[in-house]
Amino acid sequence: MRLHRNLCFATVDGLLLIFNEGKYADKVVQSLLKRDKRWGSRDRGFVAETTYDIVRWKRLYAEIAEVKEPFSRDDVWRMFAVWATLKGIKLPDWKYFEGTPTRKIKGRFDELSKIRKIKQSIPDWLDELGVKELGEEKWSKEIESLNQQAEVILRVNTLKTTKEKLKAELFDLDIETTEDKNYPDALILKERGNVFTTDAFKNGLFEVQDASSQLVAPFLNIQPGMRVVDTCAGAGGKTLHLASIMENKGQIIALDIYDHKLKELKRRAKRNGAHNIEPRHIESTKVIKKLYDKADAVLIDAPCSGLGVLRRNPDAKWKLQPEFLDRIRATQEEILSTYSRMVKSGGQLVYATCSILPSENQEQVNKFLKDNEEFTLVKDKKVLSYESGFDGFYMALLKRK
Ligand SMILES: C[S@@+](CC[C@H](N)C(=O)[O-])C[C@H]1O[C@@H](n2cnc3c(N)ncnc32)[C@H](O)[C@@H]1O
Repeated sequence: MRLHRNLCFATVDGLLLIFNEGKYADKVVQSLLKRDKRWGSRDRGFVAETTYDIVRWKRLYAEIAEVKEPFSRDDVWRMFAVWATLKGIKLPDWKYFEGTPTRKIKGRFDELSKIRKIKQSIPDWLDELGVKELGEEKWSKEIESLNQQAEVILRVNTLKTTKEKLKAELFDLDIETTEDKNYPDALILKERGNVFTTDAFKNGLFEVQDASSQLVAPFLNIQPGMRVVDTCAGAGGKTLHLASIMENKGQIIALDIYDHKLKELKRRAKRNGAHNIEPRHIESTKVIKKLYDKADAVLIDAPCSGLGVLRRNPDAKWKLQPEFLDRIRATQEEILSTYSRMVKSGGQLVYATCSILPSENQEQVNKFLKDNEEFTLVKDKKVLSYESGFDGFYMALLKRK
């Protein structure tokens, strides 16, 4: 691979914004990609993937390069040189790379790789927490898996097409996909690519959604015609899946505390041809109380640490704080206890997170079941990334007597 000056400059500019100014990696990458209209898909891919890679390996690369935060521009170039060296990319004779100690970089990599928190490039507290919650062996495997780059996975919108038809339509555009029998609506891209510019996407034939996330809506066991409440709907990834399963029959009430997310959901629902979704902004507790005992099924896709989706969101490793985790666990407990009251007698509830921590998952459910005897656990599923090959997730199906 040959390094191109303007692409490397863009990457370094982006990294400075992410590392020193706390900007979100996805937003920074989005704006970097608009920088030069002449960039082709390979150039854009380089900028996006290199930025994410260096964010993912920030601690490891900083230790190898012997630089400390806040990083100067030269420091970031040194981290860039570490990235290129470890990838086996030949460094051009630019002044930023003068005197790069290629051999020393490889030696330091081997030496530092013996320490998990540095090898896996995570803060000390996160390594301690992972061990406490999952044990040494599972945590080592899980964090290694969470540091892999995520595949691009589509969920076929069965309201508009079938998997076979969509697969053929994408194939005609040179987008090859594979299937996995455990995820009936998923198509996995063989090569990363921007699928958002295709007509198939614009016409609502699919959404981009990780395979593990695609397990949640079917877990709720719903039928067309039911009344379902999606209590933490956000921009509607799972709401849209619920709508497809329900074949547009029945009612889905989509709640969230952020109206702007529900507005995005509305736009996506229109594109998907999903007509049975009613977004309701939670402005006060009245919105919730009105729904007590009214739902056949309730989905609580709870706010969480997001530790199961680090593949997609590597900068969360640096943004998360232990105090946030304490607050989010309290919110989860509160949400589970309040929103479960929307389930009518004989109805069902799914509590789900994209976390791999038992303290956000089964421990929350166990605590809830202890205090709410009218609910029983039907089943739960702990999806670890190293076992599934996809994001880490948790889901529990409860039934109200
Ligand atoms: C894991 S995200 C949901 C993702 C979404 N279900 C999807 O599949 O795309 C959690 C959502 O909970 C919302 N949220 C946070 N606190 C809430 C609360 N007290 N009540 C309802 N929603 C809340 C957040 O705004 C966020 O959209």
